Formats: sequence, structure tokens, C-alpha cells
Amino acid sequence: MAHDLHQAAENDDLSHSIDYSSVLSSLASSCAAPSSSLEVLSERICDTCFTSYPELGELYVSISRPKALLHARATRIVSEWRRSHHDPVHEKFFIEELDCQAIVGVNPCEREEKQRVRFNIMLDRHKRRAQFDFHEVARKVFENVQSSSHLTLEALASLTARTVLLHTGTISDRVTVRAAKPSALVLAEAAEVEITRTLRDYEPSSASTLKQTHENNVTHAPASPTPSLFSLLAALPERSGHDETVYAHRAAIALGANLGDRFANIELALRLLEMPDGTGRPRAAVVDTSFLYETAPMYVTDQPQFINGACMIETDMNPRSLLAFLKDIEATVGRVSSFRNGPRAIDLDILTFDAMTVDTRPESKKDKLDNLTGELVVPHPRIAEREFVLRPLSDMIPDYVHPVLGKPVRTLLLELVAKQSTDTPAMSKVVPFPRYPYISPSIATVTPGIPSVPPTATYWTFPVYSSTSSRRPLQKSYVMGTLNATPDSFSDGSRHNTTPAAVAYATASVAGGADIIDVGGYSTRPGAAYVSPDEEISRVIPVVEAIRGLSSEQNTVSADARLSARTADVPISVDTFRWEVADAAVRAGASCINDVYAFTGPAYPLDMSAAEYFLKFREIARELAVPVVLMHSRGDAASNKDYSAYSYAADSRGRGAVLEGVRVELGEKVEAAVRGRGGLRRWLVIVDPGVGFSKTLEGNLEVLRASSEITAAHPHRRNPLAGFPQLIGTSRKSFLGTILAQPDTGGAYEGRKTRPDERGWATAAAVSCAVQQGAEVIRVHDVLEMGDAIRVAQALWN
Ligand SMILES: Nc1nc2c(c(=O)[nH]1)N=C(COP(=O)(O)OP(=O)(O)O)CN2
Ligand SMILES: Nc1ccc(C(=O)O)cc1
Repeated sequence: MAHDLHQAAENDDLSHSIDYSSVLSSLASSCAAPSSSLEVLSERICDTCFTSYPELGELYVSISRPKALLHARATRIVSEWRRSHHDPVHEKFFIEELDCQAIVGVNPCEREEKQRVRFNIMLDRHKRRAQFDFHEVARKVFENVQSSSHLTLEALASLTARTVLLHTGTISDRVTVRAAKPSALVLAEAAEVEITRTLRDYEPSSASTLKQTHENNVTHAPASPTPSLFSLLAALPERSGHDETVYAHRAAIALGANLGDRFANIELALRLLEMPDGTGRPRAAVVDTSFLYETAPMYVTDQPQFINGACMIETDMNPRSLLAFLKDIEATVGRVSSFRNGPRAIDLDILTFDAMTVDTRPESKKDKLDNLTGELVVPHPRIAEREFVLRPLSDMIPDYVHPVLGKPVRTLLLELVAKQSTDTPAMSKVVPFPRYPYISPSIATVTPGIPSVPPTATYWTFPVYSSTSSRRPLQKSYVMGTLNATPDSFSDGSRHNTTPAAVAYATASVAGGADIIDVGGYSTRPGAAYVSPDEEISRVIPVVEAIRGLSSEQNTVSADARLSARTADVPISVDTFRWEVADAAVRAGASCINDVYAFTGPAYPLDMSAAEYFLKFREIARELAVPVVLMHSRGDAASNKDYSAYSYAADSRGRGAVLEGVRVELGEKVEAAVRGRGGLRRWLVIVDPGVGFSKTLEGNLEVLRASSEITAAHPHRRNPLAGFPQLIGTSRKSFLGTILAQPDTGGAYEGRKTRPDERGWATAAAVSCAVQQGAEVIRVHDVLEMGDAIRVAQALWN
């Protein structure tokens, strides 16, 4: 209670002192009745004090609740009240001594095993709204910290501050985090850091300022602040019709299928996991997925190859009910699928459940790893010997420490790979393409309530490369042929904008070795003209339909007819940044979406409507279940002229900032696309650094020269793009023209101006660099010619 001590102090005058025992008894009575939250209790104390002491103007109430959270010593709220204000003028929330286990530090033992990390978190609330959810914030921090792996306590403290800010959204805009390692030092109680952060610190421009390390690297502050997609998404109001249920548990589920349409079975199982039950509420939410892999059967080897993956779910079910639920889904998928295409299978196993161990076997059977029918053992007892389980788990939760083996998933995977014999069959990463147009099969009416899933047309395979090596093993690079049904594309405008010309291009490209045809109806070259959505649809759809329509000639035997039939089956992607166009094109027969703005539209810097647009696009893509190419760019090429502003850390030669910019800026979009509820399946995302988009000549060269680093796993830091297949499009672009226009120093070559269609040889050089870097997909205009370059490059570097 703010009280003037002067009179009592000078004169020892009792009448100006406070009667502490009467304060205490009125407080005791105001605390006696139950209150629903610390905020309510604070308010009640405030009412009591202001009523009992009419001269009191200011009051500070600090309430602590020991053991309010499972892993923390206490929660606390400190409110500052004024008589003249209805709400507290200031309020702070504390989570005190939150204990987590994390991989943090540089000593070898610290890299192997988790250690205790203690957090003290203080949040300033600037808006009094709903009751502060200590439990949710602590849970998110706990979850993120437990699965983190850092060298420094600073990075861990920063991650924690970011987690808190993102999960408290508009309630708080400032957080102070103290992070301590109590086991680090022998002669001191702990090593500890304290940081204070606001959301702005995590926006790309400021994050990069924090990362700025090299003095030679001249940085340009972006002209306007660029808010991060995460902060925008966090600030969006809750969307009606979207499930906001908070679940108590998190589990990893293994996905495996080796009969029938293996990809469709897996997709159906995931959709069934999230089907609302009798109460109208889903029993689980899928919050992350791994990549998918094609794997040789283990144990019983005389059976078809498997498709394996895993997903993370959140649920309120206990492990036993979850197991029963998974068995039901297996039965439903089996039933629905066999109705469609004959026998098939899906396996769903609980791999992990929170950090729990469960073993329902009688003592006498505990040493057996098989015959678990009717029993439940979590974590799954054969995890450590199965690469097809460890790899998908490592895509999602590499730092999850196996509660029995005491090692993180990434270590278990490394150890398993190290001891595998050389004849162990290699797994490949796979990307499935569904068949469109597809008429929802009658099964949906035969089995009401079963979601329908598009059947699979084909799938691409890529070799798996070891987690920390930046050099990838070479492989077949898939070739994407560029077909612009536009009057003004920079290199083939008005050449393919009639249906016959477009079909001729597609047919010739398939004959020349194209694996996919990319149909665009809106040029994104710098300065291109605006095209309405209707106009874009009317350019794209007839071309897609005409290519698919070639299949009517399938039963003839001539070479032309065979080529037509192959062309009719070729995967088609639609090059668009509009979800309406993507949706229409896929329903007409496209099987992939290629978006140069990665779902946020041309807005730059990102704003709230870009975040809403992102969610809408993601929802459409998820429903269609097609692969998506998400490209790095900074919005509309025509209006974004500030290409040099990559204020990220560079190396001593001033290089690396653009690569890091792509990892951070595209990484954020890819993370937001894949993780959390409503996310896309990780196995359907292909990334693209966006050569020619929002980059200078040097920036384009830097990206191209080391593009494998964009998707390589970093040994000490999480790279959000790690492991994704990568597409590179350099074909005929102006950066090649810029190089050709430059004279050389000796004066022998004076430079020459080139039209885009004169840059074929230049493209071949760029394409061979992309092959050498291990690009999984290469986008070109001249499929036959560049196909030659790709094949020779592959032969050289394979
Ligand atoms: N994923 C991806 N998509 C793209 C890429 C690229 O590099 N990656 N380049 C483009 C520019 O080439 P295009 O010939 O389509 O030119 P236009 O924009 O003038 O139509 C258009 N679309
Ligand atoms: N959409 C694009 C078209 C062309 C270029 C380029 O020539 O660099 C960049 C983007």
C-alpha cells in the first residue's frame, strides 16, 4: 500500500501508522472465498483495500501460487492499482523456476545428454483481456525447450522469449527471460543469462541485425519494417469454425503402407485421425508430419516396398484409447481401400507419448520385442533398429530424448546408420502426385462420413543424404518444362498462348524428357501487366484440360499416340500465386501448385491480409493434397526494387547473407505451412530459392553457387528448410543477360546484349551448376537442350 510514512516516522505517531493486523484480517477474509484466477483475487484484494482505507491512492498486489504448474516452482502476478482506475495500470506475470531438460552447451557430454535448464520468465501485460493462461505458456516453452538443441544459453533464452511472445500474442509485447544451467559450474550455483525481447526483435530485419557479425558486410536496413509471418499469424483474430481445442498430450505416430495406393492410404488415415467424433470435436489434431520414404521391407522381406513416415498429434486420449482409435482407423482404411483397389494395408503405431513410458506386458514377456498383440509398449520397442522410423521422427523431433534409452532421436539415427552394413538397402525420399481430375469415388456415398482422398498418379524419388553433409549425393534431377500461356512472359510470351501451341510444347517437352509441365497464365517478370483472376483462369484451364484430354487417343498403337498418352499422364503444375486459380487448375487436371510468393501473395512487407491469404491458400492446398513449390521472393517483382537489403551475417568475402536470407525468410513460410494445426504434409513441399527474384546479380550467383546449403542440415542450428527437395529455375533469366553484357578486363570480349531466347548456352552453364549442387528439380524452357546439359552434368558428377 502506498502510504506516506512521514508523520509516523517523525513523530512516532500511531494514528499515522498502518494497522497491519487489521489489514491482514480484511485480506484474509477477502481471500477466503474461492476465486477463479489470480487476476480476480488481485481485484478482490484491491477492492477490500480501497474500501477499508479511503485515503489510499496506490496499491501493489503480488500474489504467488506455488506448485500451480507441474514443472515450475510457482506462478506469480504483480498488479499495480490506482483508486481512479478500474483496471490495474500495470500488470506483470511470472513463471518462476520452470525446470526443463535440454541439449545445450558445447561439451561432448552436453551434446549427448539433456541437462536441467531453469527459466524465470516475466511478462509485461499491456492489455487486460482474458485471464492469463500460465499453463499454456509454460507448456509451449517446456515443449520447445525439451526438443531444442543449442550451443549457447543465449540462443535458448532467445528461443524461449520468442515462444512466449508468439503464444501470448496481443496480451504482451515484452518479455524478460532468465535461463540458467544449474549443473554447468562446479564452484557456482549456475551459469545464467537474462534477456528482454519484444516481437520486433524477431522480425527478419532485426533478427538479422542481431546476427550481424562481419564488419565488411555492408548492410542496408530495409526501407520499411518487415513483420514476420509468425507474428502476423499470431495476431490474427481467432477464426470461427476452426478448432481451437487445447489437448493435453502429444504423441508421435508411425505411418506405414505397402499395399494398394500407399500414399492415399496414409492421407486417408491422417484425415480420419482428425474426424470429429460424436461430440463434434476431433479426437486428435495432426500438428506436424515427416517426409515420406520408400523403404525395403525388414524382417519378412518377400513383400512389396513400404511407404513410411510419421506424424505428431495432440490428443486428450490416454495411450490405451489412442491405440484402440488407431486400430479402428486401420480397419476403416483397410475396408475403404480394398473396396477401391483390392488388398492394401496401413500400419499406425504409437512411437512416443509425451515423455512417458508405457508397458502393459506381463513381467514374463518384457524381454520380447514381438508378439505385442493386445499389449502396448511406448516408446515402440524396435525404434532404435528401424531407420524407417528414426528418420521420420528425426524430421520432426530430432532432440526428443528416448525415455528408456536416454538418447535424442538424432543420435539414435546416427548410431544406427553408422553400424549398418553396406548392403543395407537405401531408403529414398518420395513425393507423390495425385491424379486429377478425379471424381470422388462412390465409396464416399457407400461409406458416409469417410473423407475422400485423390488417388495417386505417380511419385518422385530422391536419395536420402546424411544429415549434416552439405554435398548431396547426385541423382536424377527431374525436369520441369515451362509453358507460359501468356502474351507477355519474358521469354516465351505469345508463343504458347493458344491451346494447339501449348499442347505442341507439352508434347515436344515430354518427348524431350520433361517430368512435369508448369503452366502459367500470369507473368511475374519485373514490370509485368496486371491480369485479373478470371483472365488468368481462362488462360490456364483450357491448356490443362487439353493436355489431359490427349488421353482419349490412348488405345491406338502409333508412336504419336503413345506420346500423346504419355503427355496426357504427365504431372502438370500450375504457376500461380492465386488460390482461386490453383484450385480451378488442379480440379481441371493439374497435380502440383507452384507459387512464387509462397502463399502470401505479392504484398511486401507482409501484412495482416497476407497472413489471412496464406491461411486460405494453405487450406486449399491441404484439401487438394497436391505437392506445392514454395519459392523465396520478397513480394511483387515490379514494385520491390530494394534487392540488395540482405542484412544477414556474411562470411569474410561478404558472401552468405543471401543464402541465410533465403533460409530465414522462406524457412519461416515453410514452417508456417507445415507445422501446427491445418498444416500441409511435409512430404508435399518442394522449396525454391527464387533465382531472379528480389536478388542482385551477386545474390543470384551466391544462391546458385551453393544452393545445396539452403536445404542442408546445420550441425548446430536448426535450418527450417533442411531436407526439403529443391527446385531451381535459372532459364534465360536476366542475370545471365547481365553477365553476357559485361566486357572482360582484357578487352577481347566487349559484352553483348542478348534476348532471353538467345541465352540457351548461358542457361546450360547455370543448369549444370544446379545439377552439381544436387537440385532435385530444374525448371527450364528448352527441355530437350537443357535435358542434354543436365544428363551430361549428372554423368560428370555422379
Ligand atoms: N518455382 C519457380 N517458379 C517460377 C520461376 C522460378 O524460378 N521458380 N521463375 C519464373 C520466371 O520464368 P517464366 O518464364 O515463367 O517468366 P514469366 O514470369 O515472365 O512468365 C516463373 N515461375
Ligand atoms: N518472373 C521473372 C521473369 C524473369 C526474370 C528474370 O529475367 O530475371 C525474373 C522473374
